[in-house]
Amino acid sequence: MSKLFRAVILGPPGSGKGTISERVANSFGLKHLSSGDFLRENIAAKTEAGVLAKTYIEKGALVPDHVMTRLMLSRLEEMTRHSWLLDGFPRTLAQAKVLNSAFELDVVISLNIPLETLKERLRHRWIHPASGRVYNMCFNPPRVQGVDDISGEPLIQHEDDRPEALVARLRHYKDVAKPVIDLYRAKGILHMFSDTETDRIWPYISSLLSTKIPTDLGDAQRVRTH
Ligand SMILES: Nc1ncnc2c1ncn2[C@@H]1O[C@H](COP(=O)(O)OP(=O)(O)OP(=O)(O)O)[C@@H](O)[C@H]1O
Ligand SMILES: Nc1nc2c(ncn2[C@@H]2O[C@H](COP(=O)(O)OP(=O)(O)O)[C@@H](O)[C@H]2O)c(=O)[nH]1
Repeated sequence: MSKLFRAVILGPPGSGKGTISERVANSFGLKHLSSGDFLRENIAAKTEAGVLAKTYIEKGALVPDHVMTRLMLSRLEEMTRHSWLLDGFPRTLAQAKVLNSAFELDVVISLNIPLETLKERLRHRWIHPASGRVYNMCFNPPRVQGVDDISGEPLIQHEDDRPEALVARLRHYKDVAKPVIDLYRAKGILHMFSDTETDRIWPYISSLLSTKIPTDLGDAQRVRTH
């Protein structure tokens, strides 16, 4: 069977993980698994993990590591025949250690975006909860304000995307993410990207992945759209 490709994208809230993950999925045919979207699916489906996770998310807390790792690894076990990009997981060192014991990662992308840029982006972020599709009134606005382009359903804003909520989230993110970033740097698979614009970062990520993703990924998986 052709070699599969496993990657993770790390970054603080608003750094562009979802935006870049969608471009990676479209350009390279990797499956994009977002922990936030997967949690929302489980919450909507009222699964046991979803019901439990909801109680933490509503308090603005992280979902406990053992719940998160069990949920994500069982989903990854269903994807063993696919190359994938994880977004939002692992978020803690404990999660990273469990993931590393189950899968060998090829690339970890870490986005390093200035605080003021994050604040500005999140102020204008609108989301279609059911699909996780992300919009921005300045960067990629929906065709009709407040309405998802595909479903026509209403868009929402995350309560904790407000600037005053963001500083605390960012401080917590930095504390929790640092050991994860250090771990993957020590493994020699970390690639850091810093800029204020996704469109300036994207060419570098795209060329990095072009060199790393096996050419025999298989036509079905490797759909080059540009
Ligand atoms: N890997 C994880 N470990 C623990 N909790 C998680 C994890 N991923 C998501 N969550 C929980 O789900 C919530 C929603 O996740 P999601 O990724 O959509 O948004 P976020 O992390 O708050 O911000 P952003 O998407 O802007 O980075 C998080 O705030 C957190 O409570
Ligand atoms: N102005 C601007 N907004 C961006 C850029 N990249 C992403 N965004 C928007 O910023 C917000 C955060 O991006 P998102 O991909 O959700 O980041 P995540 O929280 O790391 O997943 C969303 O509204 C995006 O549409 C950019 O380069 N410039």
